[in-house]
Amino acid sequence: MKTISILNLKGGVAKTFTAVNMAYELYRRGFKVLLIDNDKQGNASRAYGRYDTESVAPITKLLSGEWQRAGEIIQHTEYEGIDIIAANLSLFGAAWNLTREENENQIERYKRLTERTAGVSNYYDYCIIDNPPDIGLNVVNALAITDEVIVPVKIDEDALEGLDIVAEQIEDAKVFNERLHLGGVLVTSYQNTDGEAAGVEWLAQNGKYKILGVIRYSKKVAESSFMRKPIYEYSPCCGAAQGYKKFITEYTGKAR
Ligand SMILES: Nc1ncnc2c1ncn2[C@@H]1O[C@H](COP(=O)(O)OP(=O)(O)OP(=O)(O)O)[C@@H](O)[C@H]1O
Repeated sequence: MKTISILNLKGGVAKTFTAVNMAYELYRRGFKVLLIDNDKQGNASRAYGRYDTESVAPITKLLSGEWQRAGEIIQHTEYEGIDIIAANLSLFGAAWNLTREENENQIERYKRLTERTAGVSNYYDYCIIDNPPDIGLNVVNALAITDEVIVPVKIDEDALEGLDIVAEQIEDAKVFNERLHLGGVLVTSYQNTDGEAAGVEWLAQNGKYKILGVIRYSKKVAESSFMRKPIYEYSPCCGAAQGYKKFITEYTGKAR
């Protein structure tokens, strides 16, 4: 199983939309995918119909120690091949409690997900983790099980500075996970303005960050989110759907 964290400390750059649609594009190619919603907003859980306001969310139970094994709280979705560990606002409390725990072994607090997801790797080809726009202990836990980080980037004046910050966080997190590395950036909501074109050109010339793909802005995205459908299922011909299709074809080497 390859574990990919979708991460950017900036909000609203399409982290969740990328996690949701990467999972779907991988599924379309026949891969088995585990989606971990690590964001208390729970939007990835909503997208796959597994958002529950009534009870403590599965990701919260794993991080708090209420549940010891991920295998028992993974939920199927309507797509046979996409399973999910769902989130909701209860994750806020779990992340906060982790910071306050008195624990002689500090590293243990970073490794909760490592221990509790260890048994599931044989069942999936990919694990995609949707992260919030901050580095709390729940994100540190996610980085501890991540092989590769993909950074969605909306090109604007401070996007590139934000990228350097993510790269630094990844370097720091390597202390407890030496497999962890930055896979590259995915340009999102691209409208081909002069500013955006210059930003992409700069990124390409600079060479520090690999550009994994460019996803076009599409009006269909808001509709697909409202309808709780992956973009390719809702509007396969729109620019955003075609963008994720091309990105995953190139990423996996498997066309569909
Ligand atoms: N290609 C696109 N075209 C048009 N709108 C898009 C596209 N990608 C994402 N969006 C929209 O941008 C907004 C932000 O997307 P999303 O919620 O995925 O970002 P995020 O980085 O996960 O946000 P947060 O930091 O709050 O978790 C959403 O309204 C989403 O529908």
